[in-house]
Amino acid sequence: MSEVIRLEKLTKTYGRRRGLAGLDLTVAEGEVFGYLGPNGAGKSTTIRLLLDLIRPTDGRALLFGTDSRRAEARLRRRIGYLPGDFTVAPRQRVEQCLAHLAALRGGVPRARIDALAARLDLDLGARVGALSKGNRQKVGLVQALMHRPDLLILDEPTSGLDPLVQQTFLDLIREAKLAGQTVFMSSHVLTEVEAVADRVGMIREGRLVALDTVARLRGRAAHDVEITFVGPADQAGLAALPEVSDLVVDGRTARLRLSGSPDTLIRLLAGHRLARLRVTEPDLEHLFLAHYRTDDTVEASRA
Ligand SMILES: Nc1ncnc2c1ncn2[C@@H]1O[C@H](COP(=O)(O)OP(=O)(O)OP(=O)(O)O)[C@@H](O)[C@H]1O
Repeated sequence: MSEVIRLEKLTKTYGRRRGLAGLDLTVAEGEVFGYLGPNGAGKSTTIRLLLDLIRPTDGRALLFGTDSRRAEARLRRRIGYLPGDFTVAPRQRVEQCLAHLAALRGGVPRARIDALAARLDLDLGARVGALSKGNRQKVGLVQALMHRPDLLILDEPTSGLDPLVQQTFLDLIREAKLAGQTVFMSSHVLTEVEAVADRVGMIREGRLVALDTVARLRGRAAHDVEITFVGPADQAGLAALPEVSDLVVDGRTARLRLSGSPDTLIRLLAGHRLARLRVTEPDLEHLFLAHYRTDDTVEASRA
């Protein structure tokens, strides 16, 4: 499988400030890559370097095997880009704005624009200036997706979208993947991208501190479980289960961490009457960092 994105020792300094420090990363064709990091980590800097909107201090970014600094219009048309701060002329109507952008991308069937707008519940007749932040973001998504680009580069695509529209967005990304498109999307939080991403990388202070497949991450996930028994808590039974750790019993309530299959726990609980059972989804973000935060990366990010 060929590489759609390749970053080699990509570095950007802003005066004395470090935006990105020697980043190496590749994204394969057809892959959905989630690019995570807190505010100011360097996500937008990476994306702007990729698109040649800014120039690297050192290293290089390759798109479809071509240095992004030498990418011509033909190659750029293969990309759909949603900037973090998507803005357009406020007086235009949404459909005029999209028609203009479609022409720049070599033409897009009107039916495609209508279909995307309908799915995202975007009013094509509205004036751009009168749109809420979430609706403006929808315009940004339509213009990034409409020409079915080989590569989608999306900077915080779900920002401002309500939960229902976020789900529609995730469906659109799944469809893009099925069609063989490659997706590079940034986010603050893992939970937003883990539903669709094949792989996730996390940057902090301009350095990659973690990188793995979502499947491996999920396999390592533990659940927090809280059980309230009707009778006395079965502390001994719970403590004997190999999947159970961090067991704390407080009266009739037991709190524990469950790793791997819930099977033996369920069998044990089937022999008791329960007042309440609560299972909390793992905090993948925490797990991700806990697993990867080696002394090396900590030292590196301090350097
Ligand atoms: N034009 C600029 N001039 C000076 N410093 C900049 C500039 N652009 C970015 N930086 C700095 O580079 C670092 C990385 O910023 P970047 O915008 O890439 O982060 P980000 O991960 O996209 O954050 P956010 O989630 O807040 O958008 C920050 O410390 C930021 O202040």
